Parts: sequence; structure tokens; C-alpha cells
Amino acid sequence: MPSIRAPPTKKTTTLTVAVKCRPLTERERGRDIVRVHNDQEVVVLDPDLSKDYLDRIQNRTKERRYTFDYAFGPNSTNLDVYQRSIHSTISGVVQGLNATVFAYGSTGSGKTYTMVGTPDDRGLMVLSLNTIFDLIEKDDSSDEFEITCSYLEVYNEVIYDLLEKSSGHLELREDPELGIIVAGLRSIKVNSADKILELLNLGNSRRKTESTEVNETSSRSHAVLEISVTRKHRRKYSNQVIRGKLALVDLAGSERASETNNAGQKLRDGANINRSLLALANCINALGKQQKKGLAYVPYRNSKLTRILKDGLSGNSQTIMIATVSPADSQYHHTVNTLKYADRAKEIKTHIQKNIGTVNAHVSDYQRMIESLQSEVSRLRKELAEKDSQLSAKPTEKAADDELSWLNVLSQETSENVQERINLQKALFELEETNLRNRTELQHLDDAIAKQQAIEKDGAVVLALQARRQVILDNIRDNDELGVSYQKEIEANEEHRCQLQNMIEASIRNNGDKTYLRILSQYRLLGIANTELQFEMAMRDQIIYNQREAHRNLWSLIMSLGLDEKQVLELSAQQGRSIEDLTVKQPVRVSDWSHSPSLEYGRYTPLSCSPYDQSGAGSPCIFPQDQQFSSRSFDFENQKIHRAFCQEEHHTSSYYISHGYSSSAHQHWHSNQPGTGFGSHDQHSHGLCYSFPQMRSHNSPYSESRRSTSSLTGNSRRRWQQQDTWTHTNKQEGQKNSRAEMSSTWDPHKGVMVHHEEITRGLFGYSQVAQGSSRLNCRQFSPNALSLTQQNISQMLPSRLTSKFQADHF
Ligand SMILES: Nc1ncnc2c1ncn2[C@@H]1O[C@H](COP(=O)(O)OP(=O)(O)OP(=O)(O)O)[C@@H](O)[C@H]1O
Repeated sequence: MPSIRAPPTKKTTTLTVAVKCRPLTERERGRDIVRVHNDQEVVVLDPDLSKDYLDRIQNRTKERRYTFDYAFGPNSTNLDVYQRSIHSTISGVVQGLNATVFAYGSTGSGKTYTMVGTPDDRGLMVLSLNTIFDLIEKDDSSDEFEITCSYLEVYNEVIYDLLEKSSGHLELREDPELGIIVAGLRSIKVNSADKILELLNLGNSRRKTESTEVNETSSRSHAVLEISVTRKHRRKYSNQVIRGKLALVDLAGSERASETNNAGQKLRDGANINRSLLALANCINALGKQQKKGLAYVPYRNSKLTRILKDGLSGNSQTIMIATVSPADSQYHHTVNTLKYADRAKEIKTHIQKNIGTVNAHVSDYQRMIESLQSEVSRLRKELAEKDSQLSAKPTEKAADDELSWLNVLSQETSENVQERINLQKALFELEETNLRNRTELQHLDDAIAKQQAIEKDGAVVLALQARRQVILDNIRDNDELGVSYQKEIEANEEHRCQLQNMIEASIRNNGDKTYLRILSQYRLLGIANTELQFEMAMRDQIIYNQREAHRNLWSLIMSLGLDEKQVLELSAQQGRSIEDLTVKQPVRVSDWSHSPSLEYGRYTPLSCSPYDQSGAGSPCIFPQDQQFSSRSFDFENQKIHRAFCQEEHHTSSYYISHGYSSSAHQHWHSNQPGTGFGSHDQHSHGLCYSFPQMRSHNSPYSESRRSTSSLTGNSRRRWQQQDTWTHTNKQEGQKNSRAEMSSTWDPHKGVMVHHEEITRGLFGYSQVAQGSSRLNCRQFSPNALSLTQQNISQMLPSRLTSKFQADHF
């Protein structure tokens, strides 16, 4: 967007602060302690009712009093807030002024309610938009208006475009003319309030929300809706252009971990939210001080949020802060804290000036932008060249002292390289998971279309199903394309890794104190390998979790057919199969699996039938009576547990990541060799091989290939197939009623799981032999296994239930 130079006249103004206290919610059964007087004064009563008169006159009470520009009690609507405190500012946007409105308050205090609202009490975003369009409609000049809108969220310090279906990470750029801009953010031209509302709803549906202890739909991200209004004068001899900008911000809520009971990802989200809100609070503090004591450093750069809000906090903007509070006594500390910052924010000064330019300026602005972008490109090129020369500089030319710092640089780069690869693999993994779901839905849709066409060819239902099918197909295609680009990035990342490794080797070869350097580098690289391993473990846990979910669903299906546990047991007895009852005998937590003796070799061995179920209500295990059983049993927590083959076992034990990293790591750790960890592939067998797979000597033929099956042709495809056969001939094939054999191998070159599946006889007696490998992630087995088992369930059911089951689930 071209910038428009503003005229020199500036008007200094202070931040407008309005406080809004929401009503008590049903969850809060406490006392209401917030009072609003004279539309400006807010009193927070002492939550402790035991304080007496003496306490009060001796000022030992915790009661607090504040005065703001506006204050609204629990009976005020969003419209009241809008009309009194915001409406006039919004009119300025159509006249070329900038405005920022942001809601600030603790979690559950009513920020989203105020900004977005409900159909009955529309929020400030909606009301502001309506005003903008009303004013434009009523404008009787011949001026031409153009309105554009963008909507972003900052989640865990990453910016996403809420108007993009699957937005990537966006970056902030500092433009000398335009200030902070979000590179790549979509700005959509709109010509009606309805269109913006549609976009707003779409964006809101994509926003990250979670249910927390305090708020059922807590926003986990900060959302910024920006409306830009450009007005071109059409008068003769006038080529003036003015542009106003309105930013509407719904911040995520600050919270105390102890109050929300959050754990895992939610806790991490909370920590990030708190960090960025703290950064905002620090900026408010510094800006408040600046007005009182002269210049103070304002730490805008501490978070993406404060960088985005920079203009609204100190630049060219009329800014309104809506501080939202809860009236509940349990929220006393949050309320006082919010009001404290709101009180400081009153001191913040901004300046406002019209953004006026000419159409000529418009063109010259573009010119300036191009120039500034060109200079940025040349700066980046220069940096790149410097980096390249650093990387290609020969370590031999460096002094011995430099060698260490050179190694530091290299290990830092290696660590970044690994982090990048992990991120790429994560993204690829998620993408493939989405496509897996898409493909399953496609399969169901095809079945449904075929059935429906038999009843009514080209009827409305068939058309609707076909339309949905097209959407799914498009999604699959888009995701596949994206997947290919991720693959390419992974390959580039691998290449970079090889370069780094070669440089490390060269550096060590050319240095006198080789042993020391070797140990040092080895130590660092093992740290990196550890990070990788943690990622793989997380992935493996996810896979296992999904398999269990499928299993659990299966049991829900059986139960939903009206069969109780006893009936299931009887049916399985009729089929000549053993079945375990629903009561879990030995629940084992996922974390407990780390005690498994097999784990150090990279295998997961579940020790009971329902390891995931901590509640004690796990799934039963069924197996054919004529099935071969392993005689192995494990001593787990001093209890001998028989290793029964159950469906869960097929899904858990089979999905280990037998990538060989761990076994080689194991050997590495136990090896007495000083470690030629940086040697080349054919010289060295283990060492740091799981950080540097290209150094590894593999037993598995899969490691020989770096190409995906889809890219193989002719001989190479045959070779790949032979490799598959290799796996199978190494297993005992064709055993009637033997258990399912599935394994997945981590292909480090491709960053994908390679699967080997050999199911001869599994739960409910299903049979299938599937050979080959796949570069899809292992979750693709989940729907497969489910549908196979569905068939076999229906075979087991009495005829009266079979048709119902088939109608419901096929
Ligand atoms: N003025 C109001 N009138 C009625 N209910 C309200 C009002 N303000 C908020 N609420 C209710 O309070 C609850 C929390 O509100 P909301 O989700 O807006 O909080 P929040 O500050 O955005 O929370 P978070 O920061 O966790 O996203 C919701 O159930 C909402 O409907």
C-alpha cells in the first residue's frame, strides 16, 4: 500500500479509557464488588467482608477507587459503550484519520463479548463497521471510496492470516515509510458491511479458542481486524487522496496458571499470552512514565503484539482502550490489576493527523516503495553473500583459536538446521493427517453417492454429495501440492546438513587438538540428536493415541448396537474366539512405557491390553482361540503380565519407530571407540548417526533410497519393490491365523514413515495381507483397520443386528 504523506499539522491527544464491568455469570456465585458511579468512577470493594469500621477509617481496607473517561456498569450494552465512547472516533476514519480500539482485561472478563458481541448485543467491531458504511452511503460528495479489510491473529507469537484457509506464518517488517507491516497479509476489498461481517465471522471461526476453567470459550490468540478507508476526491483540478485506518483488537486474556488448571499445550499458550500481555503492560507503563518524566525507553520489540500495536500506542492514532472487568469478588486481584493499567494508560499521548496525499503522490509512493524494497533485497543479498563466504571459508586458513569459534558457529547452524527440519516434518505430518481424513471422507462420499444414485439418480441429495466431494478433492489437491513443497524444503534442509557436516569434519581434520574438538562437537551434536528424538517420541505418542481412539470408537460402535458386554462375550464364544472383559486388568500410562526394556531399542512394547486407559474402563481384548500366542511375559511393576495379543497391541506395538537411531545410539554410548563420529558413510558405522543419517550404515535396504516410490520408474521401482519383499521374506509369511505384523520405519532422508504391513489374522478374525511401503504417515492404517474390523463385526452379529450395523456404518 502506498503511504500518504500527512500534512505537518498534528493534534496531540491522550488515550481514551473506558471501563466496562460485565454482569456476574452463572459460574460465579460470589459477591458483586464493583460499583460504577456517575458514568466515570469505578469503585472496587474490599472482597473481605470481615473488615470493620476501624479498618476502613484507618485505611486498612483494600477498597480501590478510579476515575476514567467513561465507565459502564453491568447493565450497559455494547451499543451504550459504542455510542458514548467510540462513535465520534470512527467518523474520523472516513475523514482520513487513524483509530485503534482495543479491549484489555483478564480471561473471562468480557473482551470478546465487547469486541465481537452476540446477535442480540452486537459488538464494537460490528457497530464500527456499520457506522463506516452508513457514513459512506450518506456522503453526498462525488468522492470515490475504497474499503479494504484484513484480519490476523497472533497465536503463540506467530502471526496467522484469519482470512486465509490455511495461513502460513507471517512475518512483521519495518518499513521506513509505512511503519510496521505484516508481509503477505491478505487485504480484501469490500463494498458492504455484510461482506465484512461475513469475513469477520469466517475469521472468528478460525480463531484459536479453548475451554478453560475460567472461560468456556477462551480466546487463545490476539485478533486484529483492520479496516482501511481510502477516499479519492473527484473534484476538478483536485487529485487529493485521504486514507483512514481503523484497527480493532481483541486481546487474549491474561490468566494465572493456578486458576485455570491448564496443562500441556493450554499451559504453554497461557504462558505465551501472558508474556505478550506483559510486554503490552510494560509499554503502557513506559509510555505513561514518558509523559510524566520525559523520554523513557518503550520496549515495543519484546512481542509481536506490541510491535503491531505500536502506532495505536504512540503514533498517529486516536486510541481507545476498553478495560473489561468482572464484578466477582474472586476476581478482585485481576480487576484491580486491569484498572491499574487502565489508569496508567490515561497518561499515554498519541497524535492525530489526517493522512492526505495526492494521486501523484500515490504514484511516487509506489516508486518509493519499490526503491525501498529494492534496497532491502540488495541488503539481504549482501548478507547472504557474507554468510556464503563464511561457510565456504577454509578452516585450514584459520588460526587454531578460531577453530573453536568456527565450530561454535557450525554447531549453532546445525542446531538451527535440525530445528527447521523438525518444524517442516511437523507441518508435513499434520498435512498428511488432514489428507488422510479427507481421503476417508471421500471414500464414504463415494459409497453414499452410489447408494443414493440407486434410489434417485441426479436428485438433490446426490448433487449435494457431489458438491461436497468436489470440495474434498480440491482440498486434497491443495494439500498434496503443499506437501510436495514441504518435501522439497526438507530435501534442501538435508543438503545443508551434509554441507555443515563436511565442514565440521574438515575443521577437525585440520586442527591439532583433534580429540578435544571431536569430543566437544560430539557432545553438542548429541544434544541436537536428543531434540530430534524428543520430537519423534512426541510423534509416536500421537500415532499411538490416534490408534487407540479408533479402537475406542470401535467399541463404542459395538456398544451402540445395543449389545452389552455379556452379549459380546457370548457372540465371540459362538465364533470360537476368546475375549477379555471390559475391565482393565493392568492400566499402564504412556509415560510408564519408558520403563519398557524394549524402548531403548526404539520399540514400544505395550504391557497390557489397555495401556491408555487410566480410568480403569478400558477396551476389551479379543483374539482368536487358535491364534498363536507369544510366550513372552513382562515383569511390570513387580507383576507378571501375560502379553496377550489384542487389537490394541496390533496398533501399539506395531507403530514403533524402528528407525535404527536408537539402536545405533545405544551402540554409540556403549562403544569404547573414541568415536569417529564425523567420518563418512562407508568409514564409520555408528557414532552420531542419528543426527547425521547419511553417515549411518544401515541394515535395512530402505535406507539406500532417498526417493519416494512415486518418483521411481522402471528398474528403480522394481528395486524398491524388492526392498519391500525383503521385509516380508524376513518375516514368517502365510501363517494361518497368525497375528498382524506391522512396522514402520523412519526414513530420515525423506523425513517420513515407511510402513510395512502384514496382517494375516487379527482381531475378530479379519484377514488381509498388505505389502509395500508408503510414504504416508502411519495413521493411514487407522481407518483401514477400522473398516476391516467393521466387516468382521458384522459377520459376528446375529442377522437382526447385521443389517442395522451395515446401514449405520458402511
Ligand atoms: N456484557 C455482558 N453481558 C452478558 N454476558 C457477558 C458480558 N460480557 C461477557 N459476558 C459473558 O462472560 C463470559 C466471558 O466473556 P468473554 O469470552 O468475552 O471473555 P474474554 O475476556 O474474551 O475471555 P478470554 O480472554 O478468555 O477470551 C462469556 O460467557 C460471555 O458471554
